[in-house]
Amino acid sequence: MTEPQSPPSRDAAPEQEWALLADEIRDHQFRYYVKDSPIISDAEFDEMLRRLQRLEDEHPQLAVPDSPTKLVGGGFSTAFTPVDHLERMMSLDNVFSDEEMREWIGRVEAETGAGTEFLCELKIDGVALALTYENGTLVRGVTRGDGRTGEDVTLNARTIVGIPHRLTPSQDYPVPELLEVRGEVYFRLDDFEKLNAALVAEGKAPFANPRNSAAGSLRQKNPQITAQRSLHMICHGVGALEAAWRPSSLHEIYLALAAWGLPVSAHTTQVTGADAVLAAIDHWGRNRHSVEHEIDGLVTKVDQVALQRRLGSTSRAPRWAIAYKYPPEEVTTMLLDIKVGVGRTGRVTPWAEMEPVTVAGSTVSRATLHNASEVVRKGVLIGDTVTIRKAGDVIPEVLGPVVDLRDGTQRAFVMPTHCPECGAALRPEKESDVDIRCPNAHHCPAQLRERLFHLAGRGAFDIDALGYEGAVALLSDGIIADEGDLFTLTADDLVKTAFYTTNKGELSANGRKLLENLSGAKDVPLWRVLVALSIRHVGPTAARALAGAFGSLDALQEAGAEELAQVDGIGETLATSIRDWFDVDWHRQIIDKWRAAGVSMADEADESTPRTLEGKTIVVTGSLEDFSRDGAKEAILARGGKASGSVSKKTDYVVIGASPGSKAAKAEQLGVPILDEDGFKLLLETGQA
Ligand SMILES: NC(=O)c1ccc[n+]([C@@H]2O[C@H](COP(=O)([O-])OP(=O)(O)OC[C@H]3O[C@@H](n4cnc5c(N)ncnc54)[C@H](O)[C@@H]3O)[C@@H](O)[C@H]2O)c1
Ligand SMILES: [Zn+2]
Repeated sequence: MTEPQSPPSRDAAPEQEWALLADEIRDHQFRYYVKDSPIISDAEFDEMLRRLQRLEDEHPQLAVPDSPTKLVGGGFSTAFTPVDHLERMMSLDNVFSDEEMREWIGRVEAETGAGTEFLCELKIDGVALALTYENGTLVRGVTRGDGRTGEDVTLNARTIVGIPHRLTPSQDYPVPELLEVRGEVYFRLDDFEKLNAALVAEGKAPFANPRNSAAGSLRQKNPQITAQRSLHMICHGVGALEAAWRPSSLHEIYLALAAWGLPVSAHTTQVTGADAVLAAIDHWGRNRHSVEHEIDGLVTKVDQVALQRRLGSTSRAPRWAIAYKYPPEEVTTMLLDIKVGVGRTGRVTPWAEMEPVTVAGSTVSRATLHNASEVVRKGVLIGDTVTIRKAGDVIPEVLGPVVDLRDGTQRAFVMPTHCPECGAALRPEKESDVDIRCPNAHHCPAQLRERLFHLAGRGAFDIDALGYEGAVALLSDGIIADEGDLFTLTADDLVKTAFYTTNKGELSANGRKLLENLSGAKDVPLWRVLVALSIRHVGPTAARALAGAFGSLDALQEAGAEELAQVDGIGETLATSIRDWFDVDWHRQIIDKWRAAGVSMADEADESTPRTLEGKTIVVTGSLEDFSRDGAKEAILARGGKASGSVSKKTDYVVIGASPGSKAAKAEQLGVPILDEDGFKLLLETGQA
């Protein structure tokens, strides 16, 4: 985050407040549009612009023609050759709430009548570009600039993936003599990450976010460099057009563009009425991440060209289109420090400690940086302002540094050589590993704590009364030496730690609950015991496969690496990891102790369940009434079927419950049979839909 500018005092003349704010905005526009390296987030910028707009609404004399609220792209001219657009390139007006959206539709329909057709389009978070085709040949690529004049980036535009140098002739739509087509150039998120890593490796400044990297690459002086960067483009409008054919609607224009071989969005829909528009806004708000580019909103446009003409435009934006902006997923904040944590398998992971910042509805102050080389790849320094991204429920991620805000006090992260918790010398397990580990697996306090916390989790023993603090207390008060001692814990043991004790020194309610939880956990199915053991790479899916194939821990322990690798979904890496695990003495002692304490180490073979689903792959999405998520999975596995998390051509059935995600759409697209809950029950019973 930048130094907050002190707000002008309340009684400052509005003129003065306006002038200060306008200057500040122009400075940010210059950094953003000309240097491709903003120092604040788009959300912060938008807020400033709205503040300026409010001032102008309250004091109309301030709304001068060259106000930043009235210009497109800040109105800068730059280093590339200036070229006039054949027709002006506009920006878009914004709304930020359903209410504002309804108001806008109300205003439009007052002019155009109820039942007006709208196109709902994804707002691609990229950079605008105009391409000119003369008699079907690409002759020019020009940035938006101030809307009248842009920069000639023709050589770079030619390198955009999927942009035809010649238009494909079409029977329905004769290739026009002149076509000026507009679209958005963008970078895919993973391409962005690769690009930043390459820039850092060359000693160059990385970009703060994907959008800036697209703008920076499009405005590269050397087109050979642009060509290496896999820029993509999606067309979303037409400017000048000289053709035998006159389109009457925007959707017809898109059909023509597609016929000529230009990339258009596959996600545009035609709707009428505010409810349908808001439904599209809601849908894409929830499915923002099922598209390959970043989306910062949904654009609603009047479809009929005649109605567009009737509505006209302001100095900066058409009146027939509006952008509904989604809450930002990218913000900037200060990277205070990079610390390292030790995981349950000893892996040492650097993580970012940041000034707390709100993004996507939650406060973020930490993000994993995965490993030391990832820190280098991202090019972030301790003390940097960084862009962070939090996509919905996904864990937050550091994108890159805001290099222009460096003041020389930033320093590079140095990976520690010794475990911060037990002091053991860190090393990679194998020479080729990127990860380094603490080798003190049995006794390292961090690893013990993490393993205990993990085995208490839902997918393992599900011990509610054993949380993080409980794990710390049991270990640091010496109640248990390792997880092997867990199931023989008694009330007498627990009163020795304050955590499970009342003020009077008696066993607390939480302590009683722990004992109950432990005795209940002795009967969990085998796969959950396997998850609880913290064998590297053995998560719930692998554990289920192993339990299904071997049925008991003894049988599993006896199996050779080859036999293990043959189990569906296991493979060599896992097989080796499992064998290595059993070779360690203290690992086997944990099993012995648990077994002696009465933990079940085998699944009862249930002959009563017919194997109706042998060889069938089933995906369950959304919530079912009579099955929990795990319950549905278990029902499938028990009948010999495969429960998968993603829909593909190999999926036999997709079961859809309440509020399903994008998997339902995917199933429809691929033509995979779709079942409701009743259909699912029938399938379980009979193996038939
Ligand atoms: N962080 C900063 O310092 C800073 C400074 C200046 C501007 N900005 C950001 O730049 C943006 C403002 O730029 P803007 O004028 O391009 O406005 P905008 O982002 O509000 O949207 C207008 C643009 O959206 C693009 N677009 C994407 N998908 C589209 C579609 N389907 N149909 C039509 N157009 C589509 C077009 O290129 C159009 O020009 C804002 O997001 C603002 O936050 C940030
Ligand atoms: Zn350690």
